[in-house]
Amino acid sequence: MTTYTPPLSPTNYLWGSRVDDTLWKLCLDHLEHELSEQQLNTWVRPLQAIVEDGGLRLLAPNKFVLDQVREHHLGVIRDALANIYPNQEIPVQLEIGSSRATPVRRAEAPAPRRGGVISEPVAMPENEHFQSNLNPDFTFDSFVAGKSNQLARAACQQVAQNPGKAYNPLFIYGGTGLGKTHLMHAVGNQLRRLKPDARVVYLHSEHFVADMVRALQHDRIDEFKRFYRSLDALLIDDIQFFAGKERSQEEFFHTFNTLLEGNQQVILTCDRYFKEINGLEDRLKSRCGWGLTVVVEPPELETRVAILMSKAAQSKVALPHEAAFLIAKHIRSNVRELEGALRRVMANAQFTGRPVTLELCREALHDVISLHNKLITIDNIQKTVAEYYKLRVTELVSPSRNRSIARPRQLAMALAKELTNHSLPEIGQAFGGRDHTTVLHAVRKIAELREEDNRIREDFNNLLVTLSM
Ligand SMILES: Nc1ncnc2c1ncn2[C@@H]1O[C@H](COP(=O)(O)OP(=O)(O)OP(=O)(O)O)[C@@H](O)[C@H]1O
Repeated sequence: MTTYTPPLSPTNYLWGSRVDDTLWKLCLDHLEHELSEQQLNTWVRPLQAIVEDGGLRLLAPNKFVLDQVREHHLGVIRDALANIYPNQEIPVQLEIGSSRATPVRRAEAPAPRRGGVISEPVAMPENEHFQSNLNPDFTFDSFVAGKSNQLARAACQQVAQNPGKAYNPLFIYGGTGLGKTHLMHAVGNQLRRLKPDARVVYLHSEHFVADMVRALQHDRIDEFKRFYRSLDALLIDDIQFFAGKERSQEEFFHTFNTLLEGNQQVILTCDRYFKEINGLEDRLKSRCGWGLTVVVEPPELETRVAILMSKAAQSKVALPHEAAFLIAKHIRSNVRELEGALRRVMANAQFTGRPVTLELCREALHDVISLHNKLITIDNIQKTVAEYYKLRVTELVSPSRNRSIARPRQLAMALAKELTNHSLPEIGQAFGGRDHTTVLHAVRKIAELREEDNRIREDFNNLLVTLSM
């Protein structure tokens, strides 16, 4: 563990009652080595620190954050402090609150809601043709939960139940194609389900900018402002596009403030943590930090499989589990690509009139899979098969004719034929100097057994998928 030397003597600033974040910054530096970036950004960085009476008061913006920190991170924070100040015990207190002088929300009424709707469409059509731009397919029901998205999903569900109150703004960040937009729409759809006349608008940040520019050109910026400020919830996607656009940021900032002050919900997404967006105004960043920030991470294998099964079911296509597994093993980067791969498989099945099977998936995704297969070696196959059957590689290549060794050996030889470009004699050679006819026999035997023996078929498929990773 790294030890940090504080730049000032702790007693210099452990007295008095004032906001002093030097101690907290040291603590955060330390925690960077102890917690994941996600944990830090989501739970620890939103805390405000006050050094008071020789102790540290940590203010959580809401109960959700408070509970998470208390349960999972308080111990690490205390350890970090003990590390920074080994000779001094620093009491830590955790509570809900904010040290900011300006109240988060003002009590006065927000901008006019109904009456102030723009008379002609600038961003949105008139009230009676009000459009939310929400995709009805992006709901909580169609969103597959997993470890990688559970916090973001939970936060979104809370916001949908308690708009303007639970977490405002809600900031969702994460890589491309990981479900941020889907979650945002899910909140919007849920809000409209619970309250059909709720004025919810989803917009990509570029559209917001384009609307604003148009309004400026037509001298209708006041209508533009009134429209946006009349909403119950504003969902803005990909706010990284605001970077460097000063005028738009300015306008957005005012809209954003008015909405927050009127307890109207704002949800923002971004491809990175807001503090990392270059060209985004500090005051906008600081405002983002007043709510809750959650990350969506790339889904792990199980979630990828579940997403594929769910998407296939939505399309009423029977997708065998092992086929979903094969696709999920190969497409790891994001859900959009996963969907693309599934679409290719389904199209292939439709054109050829065949059901979706493991073989069909391998054919349809041949290019993606062969990229991986180039890396498959006989060595690799031997190790994987030996591990699968709990054998040693030396046993696999030994002369033993014992069935518990000979069958896995045949499987390994068949896999080597299937997955590598080695010739039969080369494979024989690698398996203890066997003759090529032995390899041929193994390949034929395994092909036969895959037809009639469920156990062998399953083993072969499992190994195939593991090796194709
Ligand atoms: N957990 C999930 N369950 C079901 N579908 C998902 C899930 N995550 C993502 N998707 C699907 O993946 C596709 C891409 O998701 P989405 O558009 O929400 O990504 P994004 O994070 O907003 O990406 P970008 O930053 O590129 O806008 C959508 O079709 C969405 O329905």
